[in-house]
Amino acid sequence: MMSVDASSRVEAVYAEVLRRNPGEPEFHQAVREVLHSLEPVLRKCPQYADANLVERLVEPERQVIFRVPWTDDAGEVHVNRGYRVQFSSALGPYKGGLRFVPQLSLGTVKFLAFEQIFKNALTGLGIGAGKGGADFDPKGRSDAEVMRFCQSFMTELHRHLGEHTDVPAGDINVGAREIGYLFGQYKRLANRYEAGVLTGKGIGWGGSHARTEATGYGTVHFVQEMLGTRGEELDGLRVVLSGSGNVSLFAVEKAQALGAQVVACSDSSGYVVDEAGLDLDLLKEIKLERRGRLDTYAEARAGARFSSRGSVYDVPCDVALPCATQNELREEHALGLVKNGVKVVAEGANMPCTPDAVAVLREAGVRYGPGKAANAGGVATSALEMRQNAARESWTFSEAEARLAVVMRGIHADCVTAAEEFGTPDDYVLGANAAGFLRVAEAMRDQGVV
Ligand SMILES: NC(=O)C1=CN([C@@H]2O[C@H](COP(=O)(O)OP(=O)(O)OC[C@H]3O[C@@H](n4cnc5c(N)ncnc54)[C@H](O)[C@@H]3O)[C@@H](O)[C@H]2O)C=CC1
Ligand SMILES: O=C(O)CCC(=O)C(=O)O
Repeated sequence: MMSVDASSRVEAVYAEVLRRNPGEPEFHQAVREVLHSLEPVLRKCPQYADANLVERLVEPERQVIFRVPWTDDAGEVHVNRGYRVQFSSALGPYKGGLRFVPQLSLGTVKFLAFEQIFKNALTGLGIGAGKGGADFDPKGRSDAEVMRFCQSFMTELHRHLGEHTDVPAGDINVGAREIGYLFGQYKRLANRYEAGVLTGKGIGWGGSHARTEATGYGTVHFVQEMLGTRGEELDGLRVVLSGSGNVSLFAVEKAQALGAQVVACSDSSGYVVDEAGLDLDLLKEIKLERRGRLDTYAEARAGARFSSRGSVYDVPCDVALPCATQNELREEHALGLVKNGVKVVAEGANMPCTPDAVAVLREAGVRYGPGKAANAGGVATSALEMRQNAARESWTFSEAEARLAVVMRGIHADCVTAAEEFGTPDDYVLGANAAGFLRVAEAMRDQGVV
């Protein structure tokens, strides 16, 4: 097999991925991007193609699908489907979040778990890759219903978890409330206080300071590094984000702290523009306390406007941070951003830009930071939470945040170095995929055919 050139090799691997995983377009998309980046890597380092390493890398180690029955407040029984894809344990226990969205499918969970392989490797913190969730919609559900759902979900999932086995965390619609309910049920079933089995816990019972903020803060740290390569900084730049959840809110917070003018954000109902700069206290009150929609922001704030038509990316900006969901920034949005002079696009979400959009941005010379590098601060701080749990320590906020900043600087530097080494300086996609791959591939070679 080694005599085959790198390009034919990755094409053959991709064809087999398509054959084996029909009807999973997001997984195909994520694999295709990585395989494309691996061509120059395998050309220069052919040893990483030995023993069908790449073929093994694109096949999850384990996929668990399970029934989640639960009873609503009116006594009606519902049945949802739960997933956990344990993709790679080459570098440590499976690690990655849980997502509760009604349209969740196995293909979505697989793409997210696959991305997590390279992201987690980039952190350098000894974590493997997984992802999970359920096709459950928590919107409009009472706390008691969400609790019963989480308890039922964990009743099956717990047998697949453990601080040395698989350590979930939050993701879309899974935040502090859900992690609390999931941990409570795990503890009851396992009959032990195994703090390191979940991350994103409450600060008073094993959580890490700065985990809530970490993904958004980390994305902005990454942007600062991207700007810094050309002697620029965030101070005074106009920023637009999508989403108004965990990642977005704390990206707004850090960007504002660094002097940026953050003028727009969105949710699944539309977007809000506030030329005076977003009022973060109001946003947090609406999103974190009231769990409300963004139109109420415009009602409460003079000068702000809400729109349910068009896109947040229609708003002119220097920096765009897609922080909502996959494939939300499409070609037409990228064309609009370029027309309005965007300099940097960095992904707070996982794979929010479609391949067409990425092509438009790169063609126009826009600096583009892929999620597996730009949003790695969340999972990195989760790994730091696991360290604190193992040592029975609790660091201060400033210590945890300082470590996050170091990790993000390191990821940026590793991406730049790998991109230069494999021939395309400034290509953060190549840099992130190559640097992440090399760490995983080295471990896989050392560990034999498993
Ligand atoms: N929470 C974390 O630590 C990490 C999250 N991510 C990724 O970041 C993204 C957001 O996750 P979270 O902020 O945790 O979730 P969240 O549930 O806290 O917030 C998601 C936000 O996106 C909005 N949204 C969903 N679909 C949308 C659409 N089509 N258009 C506009 N807005 C939309 C929702 O209204 C909500 O405001 C996801 O891609 C997730 O996988 C990545 C790394 C870590
Ligand atoms: O902190 C974690 O383990 C989850 C983070 C995550 O799901 C992600 O990086 O997309």
